[in-house]
Formats: sequence, C-alpha cells, structure tokens
Amino acid sequence: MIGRLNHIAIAVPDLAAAVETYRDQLGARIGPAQALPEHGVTVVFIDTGNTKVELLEPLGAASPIAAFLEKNPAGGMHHLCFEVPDIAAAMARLQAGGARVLGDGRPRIGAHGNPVIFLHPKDFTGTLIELEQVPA
Ligand SMILES: CC[C@H](C(=O)O)C(=O)SCCNC(=O)CCNC(=O)[C@H](O)C(C)(C)COP(=O)(O)OP(=O)(O)OC[C@H]1O[C@@H](n2cnc3c(N)ncnc32)[C@H](O)[C@@H]1OP(=O)(O)O
Ligand SMILES: [Co+2]
Repeated sequence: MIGRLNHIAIAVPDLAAAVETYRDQLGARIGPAQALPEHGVTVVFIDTGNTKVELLEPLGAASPIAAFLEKNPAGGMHHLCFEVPDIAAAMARLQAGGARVLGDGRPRIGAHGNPVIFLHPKDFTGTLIELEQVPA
C-alpha cells in the first residue's frame, strides 16, 4: 500500500531559526514558508532530491504540535509521510485492521494540495504516520 517516503517532518519551536540552521549550516535549499491555519502550523519544505524534510512550527493557540513541543522543547522528529495512490482505500484497509485515523476520520487537504490523513502513533510503533494521496 505505502509507496515513496514523501517527507520526514521535524517540529521546531522557531521556524526562522530552524531555516537559518538548515540553510547556513547544512546548505539546504529551503522552499517558501506556508502558513496552514487549518492545520495549526507554518511549514517549509526542503527538497533533498530523494525525499523532503518538512520543518513545522505551531500556528495559533490550538496547534496539534504544541504538546509535542512542550515535551520536546528543542524540537524533534514529528512524523513520517508516505505516499498512497488511493487514500480512501488505504483508510478503509487500515481501519478494518483496527488502526485509528486521527481528527474527524476524513482526509483533509495538506500542504501539497493533496488529501492526507494521520494515523495514531500508538498504533504504529510510536511513530506518527501521515499518508498523502499522490497519483501513482
Ligand atoms: C497536513 C499539513 C502538513 C503536511 O505535511 O501536509 C502536516 O504534516 S501538518 C502536521 C501537524 N498536524 C498533525 O500532527 C495532525 C495529527 N496529529 C495529532 O492529531 C496530534 O498531534 C496527536 C494526536 C498525534 C498527538 O496529540 P497530543 O500530543 O496533543 O496528544 P497526546 O499528548 O494525548 O499524545 C498521545 C500520545 O502520543 C504521543 N505522541 C504525540 N505526538 C507524537 C508524535 N509526533 N510522535 C510520536 N508520539 C507522539 C504522546 O507522547 C502521547 O504518548 P504517551 O505515551 O501517552 O505520553
Ligand atoms: Co506532513
């Protein structure tokens, strides 16, 4: 079911500082900042050629990553995003297997304009998993 690793996400307390570190220390090419108020984050993507790194900071008082940053104040690995060709079929298969889809259980549009879902970390070896529908 899962295909390519679309991105590895790192939650950070200060996106501007993280961008400076990745750009100046690691020579990364940073994409534009995207405010995603519907997701409670502001993100940038770094394209490494074989995948992407998503740096994300909280946006708004109800950010879903606020509690994560309280536990990890310097930031940390937040989620992995895998590509699937059909998010509805993936959801049905996963829910049939007992996996919990986070939020209201329906796909939402993510930063790339594609439908995404999130799976509970406790069901996937302590790792928050995002699935993004990308046509095969
Ligand atoms: C979609 C736009 C963009 C894109 O790529 O296109 C994004 O990726 S936006 C990313 C931000 N949005 C989300 O992360 C949505 C899904 N996340 C959530 O719903 C919450 O973050 C949730 C439910 C995973 C955790 O929420 P919270 O930390 O407030 O709840 P708990 O404290 O009850 O956590 C439960 C349990 O899970 C552990 N946890 C939390 N976050 C993570 C994580 N990132 N990786 C691994 N484990 C995580 C937390 O420590 C708790 O464990 P416990 O042992 O009970 O303490
Ligand atoms: Co993501």
